[in-house]
Amino acid sequence: MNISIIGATGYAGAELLRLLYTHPRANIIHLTSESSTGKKISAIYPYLRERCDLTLTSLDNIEQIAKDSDFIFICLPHGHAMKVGQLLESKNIRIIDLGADYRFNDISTYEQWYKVKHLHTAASRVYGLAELHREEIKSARIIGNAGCYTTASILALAPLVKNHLIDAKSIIIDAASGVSGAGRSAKQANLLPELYDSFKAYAVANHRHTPEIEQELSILNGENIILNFTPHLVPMARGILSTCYANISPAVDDKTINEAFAKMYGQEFFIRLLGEGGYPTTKNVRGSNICEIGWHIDRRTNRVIVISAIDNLVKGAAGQAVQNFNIACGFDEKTGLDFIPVYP
Ligand SMILES: NC(=O)C1=CN([C@@H]2O[C@H](COP(=O)(O)OP(=O)(O)OC[C@H]3O[C@@H](n4cnc5c(N)ncnc54)[C@H](OP(=O)(O)O)[C@@H]3O)[C@@H](O)[C@H]2O)C=CC1
Ligand SMILES: CC(=O)N[C@@H](CCC(=O)OP(=O)(O)O)C(=O)O
Repeated sequence: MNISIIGATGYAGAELLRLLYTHPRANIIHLTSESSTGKKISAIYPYLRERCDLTLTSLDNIEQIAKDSDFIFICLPHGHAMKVGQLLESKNIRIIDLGADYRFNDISTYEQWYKVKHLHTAASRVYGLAELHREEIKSARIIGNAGCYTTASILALAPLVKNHLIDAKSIIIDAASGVSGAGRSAKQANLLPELYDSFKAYAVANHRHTPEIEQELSILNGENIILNFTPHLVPMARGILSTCYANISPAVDDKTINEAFAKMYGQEFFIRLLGEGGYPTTKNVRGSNICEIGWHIDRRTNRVIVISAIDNLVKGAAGQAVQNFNIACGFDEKTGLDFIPVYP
């Protein structure tokens, strides 16, 4: 497959390049950047020297990019991917957008939370979370790759919500992310002296991942779910840990909860179940496409607490995109992704 990456100079685009470089079925053709057009990608990221020295091109060359590519991965800030999607509307090209523009079934929800007008409303799209939408991904033309916090949180809660084992109105999610989740552009709040030795919550009660989590859990549950989601920033480069709380439904026993996780994820290669009492850590999934899940049943409060860990740049972005690409192309889902986490 000839592939191009739009927005290759960002963290998500560069991680995608790292994964696709060794993918046996991907041939990287074009990489784009608007701020570094004409430079080599290895000049932006020296770790790529003598491996990938492709010259960055501009989105102005989208006609040529489209002509040369079978698959286009878009790694732009939200609001920009839909413009590229529009330009590619009449072309026979499949798209995976790593941002949020194609994640929502209800455009008005997107517009309300992202505060931008959607410009490509007619496009049919599929939510790119393989463990939930594998069949639809196979034939989708546009895949809206699931978000990072959302992947960790949805995967943690899906078995409980799907099987009605919890009170869907009682869900609370506390999640913490490494700073690469905020992208590569300079921000004062993300300077080392501001971040180091500190841990903070942000976007309380209004983070844009809230409606995305609600969308997918509502589909699974069959009822409209609203929940509390609180993101936190941790002074580390990669990783997300999501801790999810919910009240256990009446008459649901521990065995039923344990079986729900085993039934839904027992055969999932990228989900590592640590079982009841398990403690996922970001360190154990770093650099890999694995989502670790462990859960705890607290009969004192009658709540279940599910913890999940992912690498935000891999299962939360580029790895998920490659997993979706593999499914969409009919390749083995593990192709180019079967590697062990980087430790320590
Ligand atoms: N970082 C993460 O953990 C995750 C990110 N994502 C999503 O992936 C997408 C990219 O994120 P990330 O890589 O972190 O962001 P970065 O800020 O690191 O990179 C953004 C990329 O977009 C390009 N870009 C920025 N503004 C424009 C513009 N106006 N027009 C065209 N190109 C532009 C930049 O290119 P240049 O400046 O060189 O022109 C760069 O390649 C976002 O939608 C994000 O939500 C999804 C999951 C996780
Ligand atoms: C730490 C940090 O700032 N994280 C980002 C989310 C990461 C991201 O890129 O969002 P998507 O997964 O939707 O693409 C944030 O809170 O906005």
